[in-house]
Amino acid sequence: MARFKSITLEWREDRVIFIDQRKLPIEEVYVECKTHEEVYGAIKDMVVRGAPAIGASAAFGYVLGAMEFKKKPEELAAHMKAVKDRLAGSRPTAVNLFWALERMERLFASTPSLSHDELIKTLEREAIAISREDILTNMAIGMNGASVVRDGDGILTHCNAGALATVDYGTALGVIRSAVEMGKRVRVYADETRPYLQGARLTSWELMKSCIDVTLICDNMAGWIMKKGYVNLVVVGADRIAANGDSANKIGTYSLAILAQKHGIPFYIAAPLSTVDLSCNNGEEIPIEERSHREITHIGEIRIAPEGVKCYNPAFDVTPWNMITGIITEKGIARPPYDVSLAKMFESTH
Ligand SMILES: CSC[C@H]1O[C@H](OP(=O)(O)O)[C@H](O)[C@@H]1O
Repeated sequence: MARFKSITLEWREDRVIFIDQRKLPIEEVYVECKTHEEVYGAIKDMVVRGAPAIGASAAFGYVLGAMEFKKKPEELAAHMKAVKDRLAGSRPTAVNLFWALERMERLFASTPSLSHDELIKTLEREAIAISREDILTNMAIGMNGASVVRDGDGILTHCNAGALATVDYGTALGVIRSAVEMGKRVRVYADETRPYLQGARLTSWELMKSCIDVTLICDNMAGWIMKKGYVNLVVVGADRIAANGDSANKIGTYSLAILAQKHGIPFYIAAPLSTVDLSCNNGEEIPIEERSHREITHIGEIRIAPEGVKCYNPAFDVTPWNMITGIITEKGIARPPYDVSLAKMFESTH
């Protein structure tokens, strides 16, 4: 059986192993998943998170679902639909989850005559292909995005759109990595990104490991460092981009876009075309996940708010297309009007 390994996940014959992103940066520990149900839990509980990483993880979850099947062949199709539906129910916003599962399901549907062992090998190859393609896609995004980064730029980013949010290399952090690889000296400002702290815990960890200049700030400091002139551009990731360019990303991104517009600072989204959902006309149609109140009332095991306080915890917000300078993809940088430029990028992929 095949194997695959990256910073985010490892496929090892009959299991997928994730670095437990809930424990970073304090501990580097791993979670092993041997069933599709365990992969569902790893996505839902954010052991693994980030749109492309979620998609790749679900693809391996689909393979595990096929491996679990022990009933009569005529029951396989119903079993695989249940596997897909379960994995699709893990988180609602990142469209890469559904993109990856639909790709695996199309392959399954196109191979009715395979033996069970041959089917598993075929699905396994496809899941590994999704992972390998993601890394190459992120490097292309990085190369395309580096063209808007000047030597000496201060770059503000939000949440974690890095190697840990993808299979490797990252999208927004891929742009930063590529700029550095081209010899450009950049100063990165990482929003801590309340409440889940992906910026404090993951982005600063990733960039320090890559010896990239990173300064951690609280989310409420973004406006002030823009006013001080520290920021030359904002680059963030995305979880779902509508056909008109409205983009869902981690909560707090919309506020950054308003601040960037106020200060005349370019605001870029970096994302693969697998994050673009052309069936979504605009941002109003993007489902926004709401997560547990505990993410707000606690930091780790430490309570920071009164028991029983009312909370509202939307995990994402939507930045309108007209506040986005460009959408950096593996096919180039889309510019407004996005309904035209994004559609053209899809045409060039077929
Ligand atoms: C490269 S996609 C990264 C994207 O995913 C994050 O959300 P979460 O950590 O909840 O999965 C965030 O929106 C990032 O921008």
